[in-house]
Amino acid sequence: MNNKNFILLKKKNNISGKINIPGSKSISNRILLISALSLGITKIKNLLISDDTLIMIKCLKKLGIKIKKKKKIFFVYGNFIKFLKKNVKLFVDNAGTLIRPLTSILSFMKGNYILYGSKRMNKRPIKDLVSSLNNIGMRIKYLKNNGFPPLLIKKGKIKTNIIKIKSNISSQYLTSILISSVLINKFKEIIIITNNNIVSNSYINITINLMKLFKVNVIKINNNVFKIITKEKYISPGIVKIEGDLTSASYFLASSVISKGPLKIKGIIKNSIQGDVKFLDILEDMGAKINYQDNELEIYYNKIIKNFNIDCINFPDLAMTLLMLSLYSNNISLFKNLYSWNFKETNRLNAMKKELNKIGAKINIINRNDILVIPPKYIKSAFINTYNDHRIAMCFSLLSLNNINKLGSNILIENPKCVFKTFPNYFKLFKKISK
Ligand SMILES: O=C(O)C1=C[C@@H](OP(=O)(O)O)[C@@H](O)[C@H](O)C1
Ligand SMILES: C=C(OP(=O)(O)O)C(=O)O
Repeated sequence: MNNKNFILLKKKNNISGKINIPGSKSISNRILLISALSLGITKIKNLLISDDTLIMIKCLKKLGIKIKKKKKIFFVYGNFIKFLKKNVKLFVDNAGTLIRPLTSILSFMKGNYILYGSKRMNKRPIKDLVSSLNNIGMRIKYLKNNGFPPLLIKKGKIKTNIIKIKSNISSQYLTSILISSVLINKFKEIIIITNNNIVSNSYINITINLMKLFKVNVIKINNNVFKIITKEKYISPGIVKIEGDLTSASYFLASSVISKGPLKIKGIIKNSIQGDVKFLDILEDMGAKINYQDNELEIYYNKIIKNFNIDCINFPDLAMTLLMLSLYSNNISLFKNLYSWNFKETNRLNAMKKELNKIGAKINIINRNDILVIPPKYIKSAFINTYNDHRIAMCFSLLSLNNINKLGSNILIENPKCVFKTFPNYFKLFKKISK
C-alpha cells in the first residue's frame, strides 16, 4: 500500500455548516457538446471542472472547436453541426457522457476518427449503440474486442430515417442518437424507436430539456418512440447557467440525515431537470425538514432511518447513496433494478458487495439486478478499495458518521483522488462540514 494513496476519515459526531455544490456533470458535458454543435457563442456559467468535463473540452478542441475561459465563464464558439477536424484520435478516459454521444456524432461527420479510453472503458459495452448505427449505414469498427471500445469510425452513408436503439444497458445510447439526429440532412424527420423499459430514463429527460434550450424539439410519440425534425438545428441561447449536481449533493444531504444536520447546501434547485432531484422527495417522505430558498436549501433530520424497498431503475447513481443510508437502519432493505451497475466505472455490484462486507453488512445480489442488504449491527472500521470509482469513494465516506441509532467508524479510503472524475474537492468539503 502506498502510504499517500488513501484518506483517513475519523469517526465523527456532527455535521453542520454551508457548502456549495459544483455544477452537474450530466448537464455540463451535454451543454459543452451541444454548444460546440450550435450556431453562435455559448457562455457557460458554473460549468463543472472535473476529469470528465476537462476531457470533453480537450476532445472538442481537438475536433477544432474554440473554447476559452474568462474569469469563471467558459465561452464555446459553436461551429454549427460540423467539426473542422476530420482525422482525429480522441482519448475519452472513462467518461460515459463523452464516448457514447461522440460515437453517433462522429459517425455522421464524414471523417476518420478513433475513440479510445481507459482500461475500464474497454470493458464498458457499446455494442447496442454501434450496431444501431451500423444498421442504418454507418461504419464503425471495434479495434480490440467485439462490442467494446476502442472504436474506429469512418464515413458512412445513411440509408433509412428509422433508428432502432436498445436502451436496457445504458440510457446514454439513446441520448447519443437523440443529440446527433439533427446532423442528418438526408431525411426531413428521424424516427427513433427504443425498447419498452429504458434504463436511467431520467437522464433522457435531461437530454430532451437541454436540446430544447438550444431550439431542437424532441417529439415524444410515446414512451419509446421519438421524432426529430432535422431542419431544426442547434441555436445557442447565449448564456447558460449549469445547475448544481444533485448526485454530488446526495452525499451531503445523506450526511446531514445520518448526523442530524443542519446543513445549508447552495447550488441545487427544487425544480431541477436532474432525475436525482427525487432524493429530496425521498428524504421528505422519511421525515426530513427541507427549507428551500432560490438556489439554496437547508436540511434537518432527527428520526431513525428506516429500511428501503425501492426500484432504482431511474437513479442508479443515487442508489449508491440510498444504500449507505440503509446501513444505519435495523432492517433488511431491497434495491431493485440495478443491472446497469455491472457496466459503470467498475462492476459496482461486485465492488459494493465486497466493500460492504468489510464494514459488516451482508449483501445478496439477485439475478445481477437486485440487491438485498442486511445492515450490520455495528459499522466496522475498514480499509475501502475504490476500484477507481468516484462514487464508491464518496459514498463510503458517509460511514464515518455517527447516527442516533448506530455509530459510524474510522474509514480509510484508498485512491481518494478518483473523486476527480466528478467532484475534485469532495473530501475537502466533507472534512469542512463533519466534526
Ligand atoms: O447520461 C448521463 O448523464 C448519465 C446516465 C447514467 O448512465 P446510464 O444511462 O449508463 O445508466 C448515469 O449513471 C451517468 O452517471 C450519467
Ligand atoms: C456512471 C457514471 O458515469 P459515466 O458518465 O461515465 O457513465 C457515474 O458518474 O456514476
